[in-house]
Amino acid sequence: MTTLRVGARTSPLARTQADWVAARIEARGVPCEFVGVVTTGDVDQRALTQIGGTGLFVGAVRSGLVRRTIDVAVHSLKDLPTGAEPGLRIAAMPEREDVRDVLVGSTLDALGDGARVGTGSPRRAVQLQAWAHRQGIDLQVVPVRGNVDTRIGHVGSGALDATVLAAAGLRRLGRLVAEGPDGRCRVVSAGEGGTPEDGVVAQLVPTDVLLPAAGQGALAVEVAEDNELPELSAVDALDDPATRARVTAERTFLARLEAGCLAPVGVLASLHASPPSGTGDSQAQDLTLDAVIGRTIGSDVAHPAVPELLQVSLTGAVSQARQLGTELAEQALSRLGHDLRR
Ligand SMILES: NCc1[nH]cc(CCC(=O)O)c1CC(=O)O
Repeated sequence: MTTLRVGARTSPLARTQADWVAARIEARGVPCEFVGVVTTGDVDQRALTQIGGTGLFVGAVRSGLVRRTIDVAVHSLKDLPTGAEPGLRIAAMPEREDVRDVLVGSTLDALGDGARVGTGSPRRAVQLQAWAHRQGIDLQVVPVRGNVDTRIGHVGSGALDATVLAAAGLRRLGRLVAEGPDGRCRVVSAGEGGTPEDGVVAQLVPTDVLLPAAGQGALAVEVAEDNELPELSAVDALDDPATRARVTAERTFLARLEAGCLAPVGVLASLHASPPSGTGDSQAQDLTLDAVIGRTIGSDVAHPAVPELLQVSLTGAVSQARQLGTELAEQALSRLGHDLRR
C-alpha cells in the first residue's frame, strides 16, 4: 500500500483542511502524510488587489502534483482559478462547509455611522456599502489583509470596529463558537475555550446581505491525470455530487463573466426539491443561482463611487448546472452593457 502525499499551503487553515481530507482518505484504508508547500501568496504581504492575478496560492501546490512531490493537493475552491489546469483534475469536491461570511468585532445592528470595517475583498466591500446605504448609515470600508489573527488584532487594538472573514475557515479551525439567535456567535483564539464569555463578538451574515464568493466553504482535492496509483480511488470517493453541482454552476458563472476571485461578484447556488411536475419524479432537484455584481470595478475598495449592485437569479434542473451558470452570466452581461469586461 502506497502512502499518499497530501500537499497544501502551510497556513493553519490550509493544514487543517489537508488533515481533514487526509483523515477521510485514511478512513477508506489508505495511509497519508502531509507535505507543506510555501506559495507566493504567503510570502508577499502587499494587498492582494495589487499583486493581482488569480491562482496566487495554488501555483506552487499544483507544481508539486506535476513534479510528483505530492500525490494529492488540497485547495480552498474559492482560491482556485476557474480555468481548467492541463494535466490535472479535481478528483473530489467534498461536502461543503458553511458558505456564509462572518462579521467579527461587532454585530450588524451595532455598526453605526462611521464604523470602520476591514476587508480587502471588493465583493465584501461593495455588498457592505450597499447594505449600509439601505440602512441609512455611512460605513468606512478599510482595505486590510492578513491571516485571521492579524485581522482580529486590528479589532482588538481599536483600529477597526469589525472585519469580515469566511465562516468556513473559522469553523474548520474550531474558532467559531457559542452560536445563538440571528447568527450571533463568538470567535475564540486558537486553543481557547468555547464559553460565551470568551473571544470576540461576531455574527454570521445572512446571504441576502453578503453573497459569498464562488466556491466559498468548499475544497478542491486535485490530482495529476497521469498518476495511476490505485490508492487514488479513495480520493475520488470523497466527491459530494451536490457540492460539485453547486460549485460548478457558481464557477461557470464567474468564468463566463471573465471575473476572477477579486471581482466584486457574489454568487451562490442552492439545491431544493423541484415543484411537483406531475411526472412522478419525486427525486428531482432544482438548483437556484443567485448573484450580485458590484458596478464599481476598478474603483478604490475603500471608497466605491456608488454602492450599486446588479442582482440576478435563475432556477433550473441540477443536471444543467453549467448551462445555468452561463445563462445567468449572459443575462448579467447584457444588463451591465458588458462594462464588467473592461
Ligand atoms: N481568500 C482567502 C481564503 N480562501 C479561503 C478562505 C476560507 C475558507 C473558504 O472560504 O472556503 C479564505 C479566508 C477568508 O476569506 O476569510
